Amino acid sequence: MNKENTSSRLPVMSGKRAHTNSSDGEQQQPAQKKMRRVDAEPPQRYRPAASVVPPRRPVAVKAPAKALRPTGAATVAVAPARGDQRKPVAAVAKAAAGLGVSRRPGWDLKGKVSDMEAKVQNYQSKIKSVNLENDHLKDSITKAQKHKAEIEDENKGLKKRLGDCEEELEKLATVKDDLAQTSTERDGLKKDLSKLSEEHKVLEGLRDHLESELRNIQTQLAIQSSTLRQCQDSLKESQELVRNLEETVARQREELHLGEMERRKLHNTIQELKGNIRVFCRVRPLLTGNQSDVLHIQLPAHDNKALTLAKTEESHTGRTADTQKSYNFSFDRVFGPRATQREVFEEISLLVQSALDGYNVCCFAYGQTGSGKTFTMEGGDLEDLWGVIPRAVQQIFKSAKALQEQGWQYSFTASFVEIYNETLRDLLYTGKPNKRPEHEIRKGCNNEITVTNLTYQKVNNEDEVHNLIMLANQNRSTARTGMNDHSSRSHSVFQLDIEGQNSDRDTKCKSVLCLVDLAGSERVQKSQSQGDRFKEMTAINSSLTNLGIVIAALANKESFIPYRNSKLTYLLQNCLGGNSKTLMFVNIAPEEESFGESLNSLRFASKVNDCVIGTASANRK
Ligand SMILES: Nc1ncnc2c1ncn2[C@@H]1O[C@H](COP(=O)(O)OP(=O)(O)OP(=O)(O)O)[C@@H](O)[C@H]1O
Repeated sequence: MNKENTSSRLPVMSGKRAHTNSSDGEQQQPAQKKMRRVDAEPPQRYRPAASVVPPRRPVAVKAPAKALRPTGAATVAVAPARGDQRKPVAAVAKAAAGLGVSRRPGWDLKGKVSDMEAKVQNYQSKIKSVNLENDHLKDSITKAQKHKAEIEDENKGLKKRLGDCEEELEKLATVKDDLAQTSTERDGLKKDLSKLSEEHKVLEGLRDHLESELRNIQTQLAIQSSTLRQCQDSLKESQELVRNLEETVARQREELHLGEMERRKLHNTIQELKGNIRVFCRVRPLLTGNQSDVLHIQLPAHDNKALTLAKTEESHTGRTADTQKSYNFSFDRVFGPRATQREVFEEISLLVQSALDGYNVCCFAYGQTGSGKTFTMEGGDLEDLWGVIPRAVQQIFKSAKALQEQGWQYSFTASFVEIYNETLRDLLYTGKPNKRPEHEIRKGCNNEITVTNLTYQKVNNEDEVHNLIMLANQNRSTARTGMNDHSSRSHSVFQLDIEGQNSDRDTKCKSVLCLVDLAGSERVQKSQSQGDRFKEMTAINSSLTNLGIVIAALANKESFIPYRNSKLTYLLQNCLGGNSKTLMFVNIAPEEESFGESLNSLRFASKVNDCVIGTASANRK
């Protein structure tokens, strides 16, 4: 280090050259003077020069390389690289420092001067070199300053650019945030997009499906439109057909109505021809024993209208043979013991039809106790065993329904009354037994017969009537236990008031169907009956006798008909006589001991059968 500091890179004057320059006398003097000072402090004089041109300074200015290369400093810096220029400077320095120069003895002034001159020359050379170097350095400084200015400019530019870049960077940072946000949004949107894509796919699938369905529907629509047109055409045809049919129906209705009226007329004519009062005889089967044991009642196989009662009378004296007595009877119809309820009803169903046609109809069963009156009129619980009343009710409601098609509307009112000892009892009564009201038969101004306080029950169907019949039977059985079974000794009268209206034709009809189970007709010897029994029998006989009288009076067309003689005839007033059709069942018990009663019943029935009552006319308005 010291070596470097002490050695100058400046070119050192060679001794030869010092000699050459020594010819310049003016320059040698100051050189000699200066030599002393050089001797005094030779290293200090070179140090500044070495510090002025630091060997590495130009190299330190590295950036920008482009700007450095052309400067003079580079040239100065390169100087050490030359090498050969350094050697003279070192030699001069050595010389100046007295190195390599042998110390001259005091007397060798010449030598000393020569050394001094060499030193001066060396210094001058150094000065030149320094000046040159200085110029170079100045030039380098200028260039460096210029370069610095350029760099500063450039730096400014760069700073400005840096600012711009920073600004841009800041902006970019915002943009980055935006970008991040955008990226997040994009991710979200991507997800949404993927979802939407899926949905889109689904929707597309749905659309395809719907389109396919639409095509199907359109096809169906086209087919249905075609069908509709066909239907419309056929509807028109049908409407035309319906109009024609309606006209036909109206015409046929008219014809039907006329036919119905004609039928009623003819039906009535037939009934009249058959007789407005008819008598059917019915023989009850034996309840015990063999039917073939019944010998006294003969029913001819070929004639269902005849009956013979036969009896062998023993000779009182025993001298004459027993006499055979026969009693022949003829009625509208005779039913043997094997006749079913259905067969019996078939014969009277035409009469029941007359009731719907507006004719009063009365059907009663006459006969001794136990001869089968109640069985004939009411029958048993099973449908096969149904008697006249339930079958008549069934037929009435069935026919009424059928007649609805011809515009007929019917209403029905039922009542059920019992006559015991000339006292009326309401069999449809549902109040307290001790509060039973009294009843009176009244005749209204329109000749209608009504019973006061009697239950007149509107009925709409068969079942309702059956319920009423059951109620009546209950009432009768209650009376039976309380009053020593008077049912056989009382008349029961079931009455169905029928009102029909054909609003299309403004036609109305009104009639009464009376179905009567009479009290037992057996005659009891006056001597054998006493008290209440005698009173009962008197009442029964009286009413039955009056019934016969009334029928006979009607047959004889008498001016006065004694209806009021008994409650029974008074109640049945409208069902007997000119405006009605009457059917009487005479019931016969097959037991031989009943022969007498049977004979009496048949005689009574024969009298009735002989009657021809008026000409029935329908109650039409
Ligand atoms: N045609 C018949 N076939 C079968 N059984 C019958 C027939 N007629 C009546 N009977 C039976 O004979 C019995 C007496 O008949 P029913 O009660 O009808 O007589 P009735 O004349 O009404 O007697 P009453 O005057 O006492 O009321 C009953 O058990 C009944 O079931």
